[in-house]
Amino acid sequence: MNVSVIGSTGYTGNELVKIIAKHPYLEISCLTSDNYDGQKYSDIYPPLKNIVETKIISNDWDYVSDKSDIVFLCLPHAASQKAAAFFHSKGKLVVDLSADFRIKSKEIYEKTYNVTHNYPDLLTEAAYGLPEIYGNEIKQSRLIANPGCYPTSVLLAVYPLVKNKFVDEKYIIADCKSGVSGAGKKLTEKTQFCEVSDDFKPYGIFSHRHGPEINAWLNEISADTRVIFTPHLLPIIRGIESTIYCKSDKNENEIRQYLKEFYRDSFFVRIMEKGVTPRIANVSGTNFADIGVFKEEDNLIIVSCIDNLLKGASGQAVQNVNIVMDFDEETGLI
Ligand SMILES: NC(=O)C1=CN([C@@H]2O[C@H](COP(=O)(O)OP(=O)(O)OC[C@H]3O[C@@H](n4cnc5c(N)ncnc54)[C@H](OP(=O)(O)O)[C@@H]3O)[C@@H](O)[C@H]2O)C=CC1
Ligand SMILES: CC(=O)N[C@@H](CCC(=O)OP(=O)(O)O)C(=O)O
Repeated sequence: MNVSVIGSTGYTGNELVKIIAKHPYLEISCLTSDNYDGQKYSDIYPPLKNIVETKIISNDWDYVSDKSDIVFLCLPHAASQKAAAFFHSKGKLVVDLSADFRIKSKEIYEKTYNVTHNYPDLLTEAAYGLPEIYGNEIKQSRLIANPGCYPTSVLLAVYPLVKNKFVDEKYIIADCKSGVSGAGKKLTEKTQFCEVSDDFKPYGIFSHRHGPEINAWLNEISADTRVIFTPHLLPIIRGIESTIYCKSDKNENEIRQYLKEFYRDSFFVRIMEKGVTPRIANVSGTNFADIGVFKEEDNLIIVSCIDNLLKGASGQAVQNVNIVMDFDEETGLI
Protein backbone atom coordinates (compact mmCIF):
# COMPACT_ATOMS: atom_id res chain seq x y z
CA MET A 1 0.00 0.00 0.00
CA ASN A 2 1.30 3.47 -0.87
CA VAL A 3 1.29 5.67 2.18
CA SER A 4 1.71 9.42 2.54
CA VAL A 5 2.32 11.48 5.64
CA ILE A 6 1.01 15.06 5.71
CA GLY A 7 2.99 17.10 8.23
CA SER A 8 5.78 14.52 8.09
CA THR A 9 8.45 16.67 9.72
CA GLY A 10 6.78 16.93 13.16
CA TYR A 11 7.27 14.47 16.00
CA THR A 12 4.32 12.21 15.20
CA GLY A 13 5.13 12.39 11.48
CA ASN A 14 8.67 11.28 12.16
CA GLU A 15 7.50 8.33 14.29
CA LEU A 16 5.17 7.32 11.46
CA VAL A 17 7.92 7.52 8.86
CA LYS A 18 10.13 5.27 11.02
CA ILE A 19 7.34 2.70 11.45
CA ILE A 20 6.32 2.74 7.77
CA ALA A 21 9.97 2.31 6.71
CA LYS A 22 10.11 -1.06 8.48
CA HIS A 23 6.47 -2.14 7.86
CA PRO A 24 6.39 -5.06 5.40
CA TYR A 25 3.16 -4.01 3.60
CA LEU A 26 3.42 -0.21 3.64
CA GLU A 27 5.54 1.84 1.26
CA ILE A 28 6.38 5.51 1.76
CA SER A 29 4.95 7.55 -1.09
CA CYS A 30 4.78 11.30 -0.28
CA LEU A 31 6.15 13.11 2.76
CA THR A 32 4.91 16.70 3.01
CA SER A 33 5.94 19.90 4.74
CA ASP A 34 5.72 23.47 3.48
CA ASN A 35 8.76 24.58 5.53
CA TYR A 36 11.09 21.81 4.34
CA ASP A 37 9.81 21.49 0.76
CA GLY A 38 12.56 20.11 -1.52
CA GLN A 39 14.84 18.78 1.23
CA LYS A 40 15.69 15.11 1.75
CA TYR A 41 13.87 13.59 4.72
CA SER A 42 17.11 12.18 6.09
CA ASP A 43 18.62 15.68 6.11
CA ILE A 44 15.91 16.68 8.59
CA TYR A 45 16.13 13.39 10.54
CA PRO A 46 19.74 12.13 10.09
CA PRO A 47 19.16 8.77 11.89
CA LEU A 48 17.19 7.84 8.73
CA LYS A 49 20.19 8.36 6.41
CA ASN A 50 20.26 5.53 3.82
CA ILE A 51 16.84 4.41 5.06
CA VAL A 52 14.45 7.21 4.03
CA GLU A 53 15.94 9.37 1.27
CA THR A 54 12.53 10.57 0.06
CA LYS A 55 12.41 14.20 -1.03
CA ILE A 56 9.91 16.23 1.02
CA ILE A 57 7.21 17.93 -1.03
CA SER A 58 4.84 20.81 -0.31
CA ASN A 59 1.20 20.22 0.59
CA ASP A 60 -0.02 19.62 -2.97
CA TRP A 61 -2.94 17.40 -2.03
CA ASP A 62 -3.99 16.53 -5.60
CA TYR A 63 -0.50 15.18 -6.28
CA VAL A 64 -0.41 13.31 -2.95
CA SER A 65 -3.85 11.84 -3.56
CA ASP A 66 -2.81 10.41 -6.95
CA LYS A 67 0.14 8.64 -5.34
CA SER A 68 -1.51 7.29 -2.18
CA ASP A 69 -3.79 4.56 -0.89
CA ILE A 70 -3.48 5.66 2.73
CA VAL A 71 -2.93 9.16 4.12
CA PHE A 72 -1.85 9.98 7.66
CA LEU A 73 -2.57 13.55 8.77
CA CYS A 74 -0.10 14.87 11.36
CA LEU A 75 -1.33 18.45 11.33
CA PRO A 76 -2.43 20.70 14.17
CA HIS A 77 -6.11 20.54 15.03
CA ALA A 78 -8.32 22.77 12.85
CA ALA A 79 -5.78 22.47 9.99
CA SER A 80 -6.75 18.81 9.59
CA GLN A 81 -10.46 19.25 8.88
CA LYS A 82 -10.11 20.29 5.25
CA ALA A 83 -7.32 17.81 4.51
CA ALA A 84 -9.33 14.93 5.96
CA ALA A 85 -12.40 15.90 3.96
CA PHE A 86 -10.33 16.20 0.76
CA PHE A 87 -8.57 12.82 0.99
CA HIS A 88 -11.74 11.12 2.22
CA SER A 89 -13.62 12.47 -0.83
CA LYS A 90 -10.91 10.91 -3.02
CA GLY A 91 -11.58 7.50 -1.47
CA LYS A 92 -8.34 7.27 0.50
CA LEU A 93 -8.06 5.63 3.88
CA VAL A 94 -7.45 8.61 6.18
CA VAL A 95 -6.01 8.45 9.67
CA ASP A 96 -6.14 11.85 11.33
CA LEU A 97 -3.83 12.24 14.31
CA SER A 98 -5.31 15.61 15.24
CA ALA A 99 -8.38 16.18 17.39
CA ASP A 100 -10.62 17.29 14.51
CA PHE A 101 -12.80 14.18 14.26
CA ARG A 102 -12.48 12.70 17.75
CA ILE A 103 -15.55 14.24 19.35
CA LYS A 104 -18.86 13.33 17.71
CA SER A 105 -20.70 16.43 18.91
CA LYS A 106 -20.06 19.49 16.74
CA GLU A 107 -21.09 21.70 19.68
CA ILE A 108 -18.63 20.11 22.13
CA TYR A 109 -15.83 20.19 19.54
CA GLU A 110 -16.44 23.87 18.74
CA LYS A 111 -16.65 24.85 22.40
CA THR A 112 -13.52 22.88 23.28
CA TYR A 113 -11.35 24.01 20.35
CA ASN A 114 -12.90 27.41 19.74
CA VAL A 115 -13.11 26.80 15.97
CA THR A 116 -15.98 26.00 13.65
CA HIS A 117 -16.33 22.43 12.42
CA ASN A 118 -17.06 22.61 8.71
CA TYR A 119 -17.64 18.90 8.12
CA PRO A 120 -20.27 17.71 10.63
CA ASP A 121 -21.26 14.78 8.37
CA LEU A 122 -17.75 13.43 8.62
CA LEU A 123 -17.88 13.74 12.41
CA THR A 124 -20.58 11.07 12.44
CA GLU A 125 -18.74 8.94 9.91
CA ALA A 126 -15.34 8.92 11.64
CA ALA A 127 -14.38 6.00 13.87
CA TYR A 128 -12.62 6.75 17.15
CA GLY A 129 -9.31 4.97 16.71
CA LEU A 130 -8.91 3.20 20.03
CA PRO A 131 -8.58 -0.34 18.65
CA GLU A 132 -8.99 -2.29 21.89
CA ILE A 133 -12.44 -0.74 22.39
CA TYR A 134 -13.71 0.35 18.97
CA GLY A 135 -12.06 -2.29 16.76
CA ASN A 136 -15.31 -3.19 14.95
CA GLU A 137 -16.09 0.42 14.02
CA ILE A 138 -12.46 0.98 12.93
CA LYS A 139 -12.55 -2.06 10.66
CA GLN A 140 -15.48 -0.62 8.67
CA SER A 141 -14.14 2.92 8.52
CA ARG A 142 -12.32 5.01 5.91
CA LEU A 143 -11.79 7.94 8.29
CA ILE A 144 -10.15 7.21 11.60
CA ALA A 145 -9.85 9.83 14.33
CA ASN A 146 -6.76 8.77 16.24
CA PRO A 147 -7.32 9.49 19.97
CA GLY A 148 -5.43 12.04 22.04
CA CYS A 149 -2.48 10.76 24.01
CA TYR A 150 -3.93 11.42 27.49
CA PRO A 151 -7.36 10.00 26.52
CA THR A 152 -5.65 6.82 25.28
CA SER A 153 -3.97 6.25 28.64
CA VAL A 154 -7.10 7.11 30.67
CA LEU A 155 -9.76 5.37 28.55
CA LEU A 156 -7.84 2.08 28.32
CA ALA A 157 -7.71 2.06 32.13
CA VAL A 158 -11.18 3.27 32.96
CA TYR A 159 -13.55 2.35 30.10
CA PRO A 160 -13.94 -1.34 31.02
CA LEU A 161 -14.50 -0.49 34.69
CA VAL A 162 -17.19 2.09 33.92
CA LYS A 163 -18.83 -0.21 31.39
CA ASN A 164 -19.07 -3.07 33.88
CA LYS A 165 -20.05 -0.74 36.77
CA PHE A 166 -16.95 -1.72 38.76
CA VAL A 167 -16.37 1.89 39.87
CA ASP A 168 -18.41 4.82 41.10
CA GLU A 169 -18.80 6.69 37.81
CA LYS A 170 -19.18 10.03 39.63
CA TYR A 171 -15.80 9.79 41.35
CA ILE A 172 -12.92 9.30 38.91
CA ILE A 173 -9.82 11.48 39.11
CA ALA A 174 -7.17 11.18 36.40
CA ASP A 175 -3.86 12.67 37.48
CA CYS A 176 -1.75 12.49 34.31
CA LYS A 177 1.83 13.40 33.42
CA SER A 178 3.36 13.73 29.97
CA GLY A 179 6.80 14.19 28.45
CA VAL A 180 7.38 17.39 26.51
CA SER A 181 7.19 15.83 23.02
CA GLY A 182 3.42 15.76 23.61
CA ALA A 183 3.44 19.44 22.74
CA GLY A 184 4.97 18.84 19.29
CA LYS A 185 8.10 20.14 17.61
CA LYS A 186 7.02 23.73 16.99
CA LEU A 187 8.75 26.35 19.13
CA THR A 188 6.80 27.70 22.06
CA GLU A 189 7.99 29.55 25.12
CA LYS A 190 6.44 27.10 27.58
CA THR A 191 8.25 24.08 26.15
CA GLN A 192 11.73 25.57 25.90
CA PHE A 193 14.54 23.77 27.76
CA CYS A 194 14.83 26.35 30.56
CA GLU A 195 11.07 26.36 31.12
CA VAL A 196 10.67 22.59 31.48
CA SER A 197 13.97 21.41 32.99
CA ASP A 198 14.17 20.96 36.78
CA ASP A 199 10.47 21.63 37.07
CA PHE A 200 7.16 19.81 37.37
CA LYS A 201 3.79 21.45 37.13
CA PRO A 202 0.13 20.92 36.32
CA TYR A 203 -1.42 22.86 33.46
CA GLY A 204 -4.86 23.27 31.91
CA ILE A 205 -6.59 22.62 35.25
CA PHE A 206 -10.32 22.18 34.52
CA SER A 207 -9.73 23.51 31.00
CA HIS A 208 -7.60 21.03 29.07
CA ARG A 209 -9.22 19.94 25.79
CA HIS A 210 -8.69 16.26 26.57
CA GLY A 211 -11.19 16.42 29.46
CA PRO A 212 -14.17 16.73 27.06
CA GLU A 213 -12.71 13.97 24.83
CA ILE A 214 -12.38 11.54 27.75
CA ASN A 215 -15.83 12.34 29.12
CA ALA A 216 -17.56 12.28 25.71
CA TRP A 217 -16.50 8.66 25.14
CA LEU A 218 -17.32 7.54 28.67
CA ASN A 219 -20.70 9.27 28.44
CA GLU A 220 -21.55 7.03 25.48
CA ILE A 221 -21.73 4.14 27.94
CA SER A 222 -22.63 5.98 31.15
CA ALA A 223 -24.25 9.40 30.89
CA ASP A 224 -23.41 10.48 34.45
CA THR A 225 -19.69 9.78 34.31
CA ARG A 226 -17.42 12.75 34.80
CA VAL A 227 -13.69 12.28 35.03
CA ILE A 228 -11.74 15.10 36.65
CA PHE A 229 -8.59 15.28 34.54
CA THR A 230 -5.40 17.21 35.30
CA PRO A 231 -2.35 17.00 33.01
CA HIS A 232 1.19 17.74 34.21
CA LEU A 233 4.35 18.43 32.25
CA LEU A 234 7.21 16.05 33.06
CA PRO A 235 10.79 17.14 32.31
CA ILE A 236 11.36 14.09 30.06
CA ILE A 237 11.08 13.72 26.30
CA ARG A 238 8.43 11.05 25.90
CA GLY A 239 5.93 8.97 27.85
CA ILE A 240 2.71 9.39 29.82
CA GLU A 241 1.92 8.13 33.30
CA SER A 242 -1.68 8.41 34.51
CA THR A 243 -2.57 7.72 38.13
CA ILE A 244 -6.34 7.30 38.27
CA TYR A 245 -8.24 7.40 41.56
CA CYS A 246 -11.62 5.67 41.79
CA LYS A 247 -14.01 4.21 44.36
CA SER A 248 -14.94 0.56 44.00
CA ASP A 249 -16.62 -2.13 46.08
CA LYS A 250 -14.96 -4.94 44.11
CA ASN A 251 -11.76 -6.53 45.38
CA GLU A 252 -8.39 -5.97 43.72
CA ASN A 253 -8.14 -9.46 42.32
CA GLU A 254 -11.62 -9.31 40.78
CA ILE A 255 -10.76 -6.01 39.06
CA ARG A 256 -7.41 -7.30 37.76
CA GLN A 257 -8.99 -10.50 36.46
CA TYR A 258 -11.77 -8.54 34.77
CA LEU A 259 -9.27 -6.26 33.01
CA LYS A 260 -7.22 -9.30 31.92
CA GLU A 261 -10.36 -10.87 30.51
CA PHE A 262 -11.46 -7.63 28.79
CA TYR A 263 -8.03 -7.32 27.12
CA ARG A 264 -7.39 -11.03 26.53
CA ASP A 265 -7.13 -10.55 22.73
CA SER A 266 -5.40 -7.17 22.94
CA PHE A 267 -1.69 -7.69 22.43
CA PHE A 268 -0.77 -4.08 23.16
CA VAL A 269 -2.49 -3.81 26.55
CA ARG A 270 -0.61 -5.50 29.39
CA ILE A 271 -2.29 -5.87 32.77
CA MET A 272 0.35 -6.07 35.50
CA GLU A 273 0.43 -8.80 38.12
CA LYS A 274 -0.30 -7.88 41.77
CA GLY A 275 2.20 -5.41 43.21
CA VAL A 276 3.81 -4.54 39.87
CA THR A 277 3.82 -0.79 39.16
CA PRO A 278 3.82 0.26 35.49
CA ARG A 279 6.64 2.62 34.48
CA ILE A 280 7.14 4.91 31.54
CA ALA A 281 10.58 3.32 31.06
CA ASN A 282 8.92 -0.03 30.27
CA VAL A 283 6.71 1.33 27.48
CA SER A 284 8.90 4.08 26.06
CA GLY A 285 9.65 3.39 22.39
CA THR A 286 6.85 0.77 22.23
CA ASN A 287 3.15 0.58 21.34
CA PHE A 288 2.25 -1.02 24.69
CA ALA A 289 -0.05 0.31 27.38
CA ASP A 290 0.85 -1.09 30.81
CA ILE A 291 -1.90 -1.01 33.42
CA GLY A 292 -1.55 -1.74 37.15
CA VAL A 293 -4.31 -2.19 39.76
CA PHE A 294 -4.01 -1.25 43.46
CA LYS A 295 -6.74 -1.35 46.11
CA GLU A 296 -7.05 -0.35 49.77
CA GLU A 297 -10.47 -0.28 51.47
CA ASP A 298 -12.78 1.24 48.82
CA ASN A 299 -9.97 3.23 47.19
CA LEU A 300 -8.91 1.93 43.80
CA ILE A 301 -5.83 3.29 42.02
CA ILE A 302 -5.17 2.38 38.41
CA VAL A 303 -1.77 3.25 36.95
CA SER A 304 -1.58 3.46 33.16
CA CYS A 305 1.61 4.12 31.15
CA ILE A 306 2.07 4.65 27.42
CA ASP A 307 4.50 6.30 25.02
CA ASN A 308 2.62 9.44 23.89
CA LEU A 309 4.19 9.33 20.43
CA LEU A 310 3.47 5.62 19.81
CA LYS A 311 0.43 4.14 21.60
CA GLY A 312 -0.67 7.77 22.11
CA ALA A 313 -0.25 8.68 18.42
CA SER A 314 1.72 7.10 15.55
CA GLY A 315 1.91 3.49 16.78
CA GLN A 316 -1.83 3.46 17.37
CA ALA A 317 -2.36 5.06 13.92
CA VAL A 318 -0.53 2.17 12.24
CA GLN A 319 -2.33 -0.34 14.49
CA ASN A 320 -5.58 1.12 13.13
CA VAL A 321 -4.40 0.75 9.53
CA ASN A 322 -3.37 -2.85 10.24
CA ILE A 323 -6.91 -3.53 11.47
CA VAL A 324 -8.61 -1.97 8.43
CA MET A 325 -6.23 -3.74 6.04
CA ASP A 326 -6.59 -7.09 7.79
CA PHE A 327 -2.88 -7.29 8.57
CA ASP A 328 -1.86 -8.75 11.93
CA GLU A 329 -2.40 -5.95 14.46
CA GLU A 330 1.25 -6.04 15.54
CA THR A 331 2.68 -5.75 12.01
CA GLY A 332 5.49 -3.18 11.95
CA LEU A 333 4.98 -2.38 15.62
CA ILE A 334 7.16 -4.86 17.49
N1 LIG B 1 3.01 14.95 20.00
C1 LIG B 1 2.20 14.05 20.53
O1 LIG B 1 2.54 13.34 21.49
C2 LIG B 1 0.82 13.87 19.97
C3 LIG B 1 0.31 14.70 18.99
N2 LIG B 1 -0.95 14.47 18.50
C4 LIG B 1 -1.51 15.33 17.46
O2 LIG B 1 -0.89 15.01 16.21
C5 LIG B 1 -0.80 16.18 15.40
C6 LIG B 1 0.67 16.41 15.04
O3 LIG B 1 1.38 16.58 16.25
P1 LIG B 1 2.97 16.72 16.29
O4 LIG B 1 3.59 15.84 15.31
O5 LIG B 1 3.32 16.59 17.71
O6 LIG B 1 3.14 18.26 15.84
P2 LIG B 1 4.45 19.00 15.33
O7 LIG B 1 4.28 20.42 15.70
O8 LIG B 1 5.64 18.28 15.82
O9 LIG B 1 4.37 18.87 13.74
C7 LIG B 1 3.35 19.46 12.99
C8 LIG B 1 3.55 19.22 11.51
O10 LIG B 1 2.47 19.83 10.81
C9 LIG B 1 2.98 20.81 9.87
N3 LIG B 1 2.09 21.99 9.95
C10 LIG B 1 1.92 22.80 11.01
N4 LIG B 1 0.93 23.70 10.74
C11 LIG B 1 0.50 23.42 9.48
C12 LIG B 1 -0.52 23.99 8.65
N5 LIG B 1 -1.28 24.99 9.05
N6 LIG B 1 -0.68 23.44 7.41
C13 LIG B 1 0.09 22.42 6.98
N7 LIG B 1 1.06 21.85 7.73
C14 LIG B 1 1.25 22.34 8.98
C15 LIG B 1 4.39 21.11 10.28
O11 LIG B 1 5.05 21.36 9.07
P3 LIG B 1 6.37 22.20 8.82
O12 LIG B 1 7.48 21.22 8.73
O13 LIG B 1 6.10 22.84 7.52
O14 LIG B 1 6.50 23.13 9.99
C16 LIG B 1 4.82 19.77 10.91
O15 LIG B 1 5.25 18.87 9.91
C17 LIG B 1 -1.40 17.33 16.22
O16 LIG B 1 -2.73 17.50 15.89
C18 LIG B 1 -1.25 16.82 17.65
O17 LIG B 1 -2.19 17.41 18.49
C19 LIG B 1 -1.69 13.44 18.93
C20 LIG B 1 -1.25 12.59 19.89
C21 LIG B 1 0.04 12.76 20.52
C1 LIG C 1 2.72 17.77 26.87
C2 LIG C 1 1.67 18.38 26.01
O1 LIG C 1 1.66 19.56 25.77
N1 LIG C 1 0.73 17.55 25.53
C3 LIG C 1 -0.33 17.99 24.68
C4 LIG C 1 -1.22 16.83 24.31
C5 LIG C 1 -0.79 16.09 23.08
C6 LIG C 1 -1.88 15.33 22.42
O2 LIG C 1 -2.08 14.16 22.34
O3 LIG C 1 -2.85 16.05 22.06
P1 LIG C 1 -3.71 16.32 20.83
O4 LIG C 1 -3.53 15.33 19.79
O5 LIG C 1 -5.09 16.35 21.34
O6 LIG C 1 -3.22 17.64 20.44
C7 LIG C 1 -1.20 19.06 25.35
O7 LIG C 1 -1.35 19.04 26.55
O8 LIG C 1 -1.81 19.81 24.60
